[in-house]
Order: sequence, then structure tokens, then C-alpha cells
Amino acid sequence: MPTATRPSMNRASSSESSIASTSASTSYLRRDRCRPPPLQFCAQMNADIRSNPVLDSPYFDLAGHIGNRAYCLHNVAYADSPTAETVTLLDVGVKDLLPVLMPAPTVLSPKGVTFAIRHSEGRGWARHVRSAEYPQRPILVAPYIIALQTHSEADIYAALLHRLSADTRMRFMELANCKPAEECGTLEGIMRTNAIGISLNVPDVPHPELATHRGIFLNISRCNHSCGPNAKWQWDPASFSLSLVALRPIHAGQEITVAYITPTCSRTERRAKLKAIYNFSCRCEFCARPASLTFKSDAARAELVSESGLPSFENWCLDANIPDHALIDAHMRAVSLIEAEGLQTLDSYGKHLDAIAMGYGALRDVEGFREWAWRAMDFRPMDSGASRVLENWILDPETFPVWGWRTSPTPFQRD
Ligand SMILES: C[S@@+](CC[C@H](N)C(=O)[O-])C[C@H]1O[C@@H](n2cnc3c(N)ncnc32)[C@H](O)[C@@H]1O
Repeated sequence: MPTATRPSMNRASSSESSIASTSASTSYLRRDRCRPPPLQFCAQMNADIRSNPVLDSPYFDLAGHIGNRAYCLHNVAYADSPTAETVTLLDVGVKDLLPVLMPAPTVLSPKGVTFAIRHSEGRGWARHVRSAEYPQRPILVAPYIIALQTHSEADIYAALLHRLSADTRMRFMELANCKPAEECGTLEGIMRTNAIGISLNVPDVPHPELATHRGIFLNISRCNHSCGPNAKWQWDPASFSLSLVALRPIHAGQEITVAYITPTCSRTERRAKLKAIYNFSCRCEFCARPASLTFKSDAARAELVSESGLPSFENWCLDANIPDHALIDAHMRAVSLIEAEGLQTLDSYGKHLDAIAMGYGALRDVEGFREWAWRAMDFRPMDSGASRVLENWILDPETFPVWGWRTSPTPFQRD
């Protein structure tokens, strides 16, 4: 499942008619006026979509896509929360694959943690840790690619908002809008500023881009960006809910931040991207570091992307010319760079923790193995089966599958 991301690609289609909304749970949009958009628009859109790794659609063809699609306005219903409001614009085929009643989320946020929205110096409103909040449902969901030529995006958002209660609509209108009026209307501006990328649970749809959507979450959309975020979004498509997962300890009163872009590039590149997409000059603590530290930080981030100097576990086990400490030292260096840069959001963080635990295991170092296996387990949520297996290895390290491989003369011949 792609991680929830903040989508950056938006395009308005031409406006021709308004959408008649109904109070029924689903209403279907007219298809009779669908026609292919201008060739140049198609070419640009095809290039954007084919090169976007989130969409994973290297052969996307907009004209063909439009010819085949029909959309509906649909209200999602929840088994656990009859009053929760989610209005959606959905491809009809996608809607038909979703459950009629969304089930309750199975993973809850850690108990005892609640959040407050407070003002954050120079960065507008933001979410701060207060003292239990459960995963949130979106109020509004629309496809990442709206291939409708009969309605403008503004018409579509207006029709969706019309289906929400007055209070929720007002809260939507209070969200930040980073887009100038010359670029787009208010509703599109609010969508582009606050929407979080989500993937719907529709494995049977033939085109991956059909699963990719954008959602507005009244509270979670308030999180500001940081180039070293202390939290990340975690979307659960099965229950249609989004959680914030802490990447390191967050104190009471501290601001919760997420990364709007992949933060591994240089400070200059990050700031240029954020300015281009979200129209702000980043004021996070990592950008605010003195210039003398920026060079070091840029180099650390580049090293983390290149993963240079990391021996493979198999080679290290087999090659006596590689020193015993080489594997653990290399991964520990990566862990300390990640921690110094606040980049626990990188997938590689968990892999480095695993590799260090495996290294200690291969060296039969009980203490080192236990410490790092706990850290690896602590960092990522596991299902109860996986954590029971890991706990058993921690209790009885000799049962760990690669135990002693570095010290064994023929490590890979073991069972
Ligand atoms: C999704 S909203 C976040 C919540 C917003 N602060 C609010 O008042 O509702 C995104 C907007 O918040 C502001 N923002 C977010 N992160 C920021 C940062 N690191 N530095 C400066 N402004 C930031 C920018 O104006 C950005 O367009």
C-alpha cells in the first residue's frame, strides 16, 4: 500500500455545467457530454501521470481513461459511527468494490494521547499533542485524477460540500488555502493545500491510478510540515481511516509535524519544492539551523539516500576479510545520521535497526541482539503473531534463525 502522501498534482478540467446534488446516498453524474479533452492537455496530463511514481501507471492514456469512466457522488457509511460524515466523488466501478458499511478501525492510536489545534508561530494553525484520539475518517474524498470534462473541479467540490452538514462545511472553509486567487478558486485552493493522498481498497480495479485518491481530514490536515517530522500518516483502507503515528517520543504540548515531501534532498531543493507546491518558505527547525550546519545536513541526507558503505548481510557472514564490526558499524552510522536529521520517516530506518540486531545475532552477542531487537520491535507496529515470534527469539536468542552465522564455518548450510 502506498503510504499516505500529500498529492501535489492537480489540474482543473473545463467547466460546462453544474452538478445536481441529491440527498440520496449516491447520485450518478451524467455522462452524455463526456468528450476527449484537447490534445495538448492530454499530452501534458499523460506525461505527469506516467512519470508519477505514486500512481504507478507508466502507460496511462487520459483520452482512453475518460471514454471508459463514469462517476458518482456517494456518501460513505460506517458500521462504528453512524454520524460520521464522508462525501466522495468516486469512479462507479471503484464505488461498487467498496463495502456498503465500512468496518471499525482495528488499530487505535496509543491510549492517553489527545491533540489540540493551536496557533504555531509563523506557520498558521497546527496540531499539538495534548493529552486519546482514534483514527479519523475523511470528510471529503475525490480521485487523484478527475477525468471529467463535463464539470470543473470547483463544481465538483461545491457539489460535495453541499452534501455535508453546515458545521462540517464551515470547518472545511476554515482550512488553510495556500493558492493565490489567480491560480484557482477557493475550494480547489483548500483541497490542494490540505488533501492527503490515500489509496482505496479496490485490488480488482484494472488501473492502479483508479485507487489513488485525495482526502480531507479536518484535524489531521492541520499538521504542519517539517523536514525532520516527528509523525507520519498511516492510512487504513479497510476501515477508511487515517492515524498519526509517532516516529519518536513527542512531549505534551509539542507540535506534531509530518513530511509533505520526501525530505532527503538538500535544504535548497526542499525549500524550492515546498514553495512551488504549497507556496510557503519552510520554517521548520531543520531549515532554521545555522548555515554552517546546512552543508553537513545536506551531506548526511545524500549519504542516506545513496546507502553507500553498507555491506550486505550475506557477504559479511561469508567473507572473513570483512571485519566483524563492519556491518554493525555501517548500520549504526546510518541510524545516527537518521536520528540527527529527524528522518525516522524513512523506510530504511527500520531496516537498519533489523540489520544491527541480525549482526549481533550472527555474532552470538546476546546483549547486543536483545537491545536492538527490542528497538526494532518497538519502532514498528507488528501484528500479535509477528511480535510473539520476535519476543521468543529475544527470550531464547539461540532460536533466532541467523544465530551465529558469522562465526559458523558454513553458515548457510544450517537449517
Ligand atoms: C495543510 S496546511 C497546515 C495547517 C495550517 N498551518 C493551518 O493554518 O491550517 C499547510 C499550510 O500550513 C503552512 N505551513 C505548513 N508547514 C509549514 C512550515 N514548515 N513552515 C511554514 N509554514 C508552514 C503553510 O502555509 C502551508 O501552506
